[in-house]
This record gives sequence, structure tokens and C-alpha cells, in this order.
Amino acid sequence: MARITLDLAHAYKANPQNDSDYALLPLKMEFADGGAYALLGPSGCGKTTMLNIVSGLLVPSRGSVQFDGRDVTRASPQERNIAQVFQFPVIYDTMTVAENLAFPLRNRKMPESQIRQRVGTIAEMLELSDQLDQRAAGLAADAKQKISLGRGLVRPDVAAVLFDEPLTVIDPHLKWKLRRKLKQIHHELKLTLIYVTHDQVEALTFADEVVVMTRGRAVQVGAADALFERPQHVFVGHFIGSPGMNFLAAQHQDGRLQLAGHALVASQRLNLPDGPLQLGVRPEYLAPTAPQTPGALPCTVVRVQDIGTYFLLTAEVDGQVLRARLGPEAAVPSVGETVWLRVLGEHTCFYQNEELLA
Ligand SMILES: Nc1ncnc2c1ncn2[C@@H]1O[C@H](COP(=O)(O)OP(=O)(O)OP(=O)(O)O)[C@@H](O)[C@H]1O
Repeated sequence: MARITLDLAHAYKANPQNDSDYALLPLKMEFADGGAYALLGPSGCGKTTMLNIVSGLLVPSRGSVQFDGRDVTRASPQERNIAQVFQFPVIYDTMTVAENLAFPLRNRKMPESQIRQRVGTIAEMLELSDQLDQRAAGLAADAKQKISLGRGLVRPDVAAVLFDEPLTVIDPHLKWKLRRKLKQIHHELKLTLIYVTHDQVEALTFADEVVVMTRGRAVQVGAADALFERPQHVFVGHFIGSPGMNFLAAQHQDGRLQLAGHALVASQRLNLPDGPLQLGVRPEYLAPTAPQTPGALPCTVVRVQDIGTYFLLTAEVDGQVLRARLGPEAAVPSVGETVWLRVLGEHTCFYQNEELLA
């Protein structure tokens, strides 16, 4: 296993001139030895580019990659001792499940008794023990992908295991099980794992730390609760959560906060710079409150949806939209009603130029 340090930028085109020419803007990042990371972001944000730079499939156009302080920028995946799992199964159809799992170990000349033991452990973890003697050719797509996962995880001596959207071909129920399984496997094997996905649930279930990416930038690296409670960038607020964080344009001047056409009264002095800001508050922290409550805004209900475990309220104030998740015990207002929503509270965040203010 290895501590992986990136200090680099990457552009696929020569002579990049502006930010949009970069697949990865200049970044510094460290993956701790034995950590489980997810690279999360929408299509085209640079996840695969970063993964390929870590694996050695791609040399960054600028800067360096270090494993445990050793420069490996130009070293191949083999030299870096990386295991990889891709979107689609990479296995030998003519071999049995056991032979497939043993393959990376035989390549490394591990003694047969240790191979049997390790293959047994990995097969058990992935619930493949009953299929060890079956030929891979006859298996369903998700069983084949489990073999691929097993081949990625089987070597105990790898610097890191990299996963590129590995659960794409897996059916939804098994996907849910495998995500939890991978987390458990990480705790047992303590390998450094980096997992690419555009699915926030997948990232948040699997990883200790999620790297949220947008347009070639890693805008926040953090655990699930930090991404939820204190998004460092408005993109993280939007992208994490269902629905994402509410944002309202605000103006702060001499301790007074002007918001959606209203002067808001805060219970204590706000430590904010003067000027235009954005106020961010999660739908989970908005609930109808008594009229004129300090920090609350009068909003018109435009939609109420029953989502099953909660009601989703959509309301408008001064042309801006707010969403609130109401628990089953809450009184549900009707469309057209005015509700007071408390936007200013302990969970409220403020942003300037899209970045969280301290
Ligand atoms: N080989 C390439 N040549 C030129 N441009 C590329 C190449 N690979 C990726 N890009 C561009 O670099 C940017 C980042 O792509 P990348 O594949 O890393 O994103 P991603 O987040 O992994 O997206 P996806 O989830 O769709 O795979 C995109 O604008 C993409 O079009």
C-alpha cells in the first residue's frame, strides 16, 4: 500500500491557454495509505483523467505523482504495482472462477498454499465460494464483474486498487449489497482504494473521503457529514443531497442581511463581509415556522410532493425557489399558502464567489 501525492495539472491539448483547456486544473492532493476514496462528479469533470494519472496509464502534462515520497510520474502501472477494476469484466472466460482469482497471484509467483488461502478469503468476501470450480464463461454479467472485483482485491501487496465505475453492469439490488461489501472488505484488507463514480450514494457509502470534482477541479475532499453540513463550494451543495442545497442571493451591509426583498433579523451579529453573498441551507433544515420568526422568510407554496418517507415542499420568495423536506410528523401546507421558512439558523452556510466563507 502507498501514500499517493499528486501535484499536477493535465491538458490533453498542447499549449493550454485558459481553464477550459485543462482536463485537470493545477491541484495538490494526497491519498492516505490505506484510505478508501471516491472521485465523484458529473461526466467530463476529470475523474477518469485523475485515476489514469494515479495508475500510470497517463502522464500528466505538468507536475508529479509520488508514491510514498518516490517520484513515479513516468512509471507504468506494473512498476507502480497498481491493481485496476474497470466498468466491464476483465476475466478469462475459459478459466474457472478460482483460476481467475488466482491469476494475479500466480503471476507474482506466490506459493500455491498461500494462493489457495487468499483465493478462499476473497471468494468468501464476495460470496463466490460456491462457484469457485465453475468456468467463468457460463456466469451472468454481475458474477463476472464480481470476479473482476476479486482479481483487483486479491493481491495483498499492491500500492492501491483503482476502480472505474465498477458497478455499472450490476443490477440495482446487488449493487446496493456490493457497495456495502466493498466497504467491509476495505476495513478487513486495509488496502488503499480509489473509486470513480458519478453516483453520490455509491461514493458516500463506499468511501471514507469523497473527492468532489467539477470542471477539472477537486472542489472538496471530505467525509459524508462534512460534504453535507459544510459544503466548501456551491457545486458541492448542489451536487450532494437529494434535492441539493437551497441557495438564495443575499446582500450584507453593516450587520444587516438583505435577502429576497426582506431585511432578515439574525439572533446574533453575523460575522460576514459586506457585499453580495449567497446563503445556502439544506432542504432538511427548512421547516415551516411561526410568522415573523427571526431569520424566517414568508414563502408561497407552489408544490407539495409525497416522496414516501417525506414530503417535498417547493416554495417561492421574491422569484427565488426554496425546497424543504418535511418529516412525516410535520403539518403539510397546501399550494398557494404562505409559509414562513427559517433560512437563518445554525446549519446555514454563506458563500462568496461560490466558495464557503469561514
Ligand atoms: N483522450 C482524450 N483526449 C482528449 N480529451 C479527453 C480525453 N479523455 C478525456 N478528455 C476530456 O477531458 C475531460 C475530462 O474527461 P474525463 O474522462 O477525465 O472525465 P470523467 O469525469 O471521467 O467523465 P466520465 O464520467 O464521462 O467518464 C473531458 O472534457 C473529456 O472530454
